[in-house]
Amino acid sequence: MTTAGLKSTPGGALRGTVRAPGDKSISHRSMILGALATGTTTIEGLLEGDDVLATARAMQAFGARVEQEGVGRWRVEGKGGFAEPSDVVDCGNAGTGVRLIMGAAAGFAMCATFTGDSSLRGRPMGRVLDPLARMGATWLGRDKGRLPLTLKGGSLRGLVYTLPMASAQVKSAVLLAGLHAEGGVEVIEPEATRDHTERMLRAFGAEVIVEDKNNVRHVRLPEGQKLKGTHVQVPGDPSSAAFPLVAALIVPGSEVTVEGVMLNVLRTGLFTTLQEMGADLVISNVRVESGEEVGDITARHSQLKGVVVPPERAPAMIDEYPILAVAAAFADGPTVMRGIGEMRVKESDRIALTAAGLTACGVTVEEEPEGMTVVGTKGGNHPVRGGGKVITHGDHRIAMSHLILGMAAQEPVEIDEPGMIATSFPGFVSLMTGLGGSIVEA
Ligand SMILES: O=C(O)C1=C[C@@H](OP(=O)(O)O)[C@@H](O)[C@H](O)C1
Ligand SMILES: C=C(OP(=O)(O)O)C(=O)O
Repeated sequence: MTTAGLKSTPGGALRGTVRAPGDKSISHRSMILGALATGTTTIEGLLEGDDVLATARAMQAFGARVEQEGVGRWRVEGKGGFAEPSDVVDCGNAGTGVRLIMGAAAGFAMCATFTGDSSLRGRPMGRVLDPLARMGATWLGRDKGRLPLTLKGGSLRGLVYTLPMASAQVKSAVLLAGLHAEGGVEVIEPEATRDHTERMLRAFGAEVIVEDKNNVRHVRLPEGQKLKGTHVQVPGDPSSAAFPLVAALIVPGSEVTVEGVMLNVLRTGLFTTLQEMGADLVISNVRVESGEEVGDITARHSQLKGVVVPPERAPAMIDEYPILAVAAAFADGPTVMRGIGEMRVKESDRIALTAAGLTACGVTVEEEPEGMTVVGTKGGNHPVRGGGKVITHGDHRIAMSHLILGMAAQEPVEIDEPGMIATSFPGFVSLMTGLGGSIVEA
């Protein structure tokens, strides 16, 4: 891991064609469902980021055999259930990892103690522990269910649960616990969130019934579902593809294509928003791979205009607001982002850190409790100054977003803790420099 900071410097156009790294959400789920299933699961295109590797180690701790067979190629031998881990399970930086694994583990009569890095230990786990406790699991942990905590599962009752916040992690935890709950479970989602768990449960042989009732999604997992190992082809991650694509939009003269990007509509809110801002973003070669639509996306430098992002779009782009805020800094006029309070409980308080980072780079940002407005500097007419030293609090998306900003600003932008980028996008620096971007040690 690099300990020095990194800085990106303004330079020439970005050009080329790259492949998006494997989707992080699907990579976590392929490991967890592979371990819960009976038999062999083969995975291709797995994201070998630190978050997913922590989940792979956790699955070994719960008794599965997990082996790497080549780059992105993994084999999981599931035992049809979890065995009690003999030590503390460390999920690193991964909210998705720990929350989904706690849901899965709750189905079994055993004790498991979970922890994570300092960021994960500060994140709210009550949102998962509350429904699991209603199903009959018990836990002991720090105030408000912060990690480290110990969970004891088994003999679960079924549950009909309305999500109090738009969270695919909470939905998934309840569904995975529901695999071993009497009567099954139903999750009601007032706002639809990414549906990778539902899709993958089906691919592993489970029955999942999804109904739309007055625009509210009801996801039902009947009792007694058995999972059978399968093959998972992991599509490219739209949340990672966002970085080179936004870079191409804001660096003059650029044209970048990212191939194999997942186009699940519950993930593509950023691309829709960028198109509304006037981005020259063309999607081609659309096909279906392993039940997910994927395509190639080409971005060309564009003069963007500020927009109001519909708050109901937030779940489909929740991780992309920091990089959207960077695009917005180069737009003509303000971009208003609301209904994004969930950003405050990610790896960092992302509203606060995006606002602080952009402000340090000379951009005007108005922060609200559950939103922010970025006042665009209209590209060439009032260029973004840059020059900020950005504190990331170990947040990979804050780090990458500001490094992209530095490629289009007047002065270099520096970030601390670059090692954390490897949680979701280990090849970020080489991919961006391969396209012509300049990122060097600070
Ligand atoms: O289910 C998932 O894979 C994820 C869901 C989102 O979190 P929430 O469920 O907290 O919204 C997202 O921020 C995270 O990066 C991945
Ligand atoms: C929020 C994120 O991940 P997680 O919740 O899995 O830590 C993210 O990758 O932006």
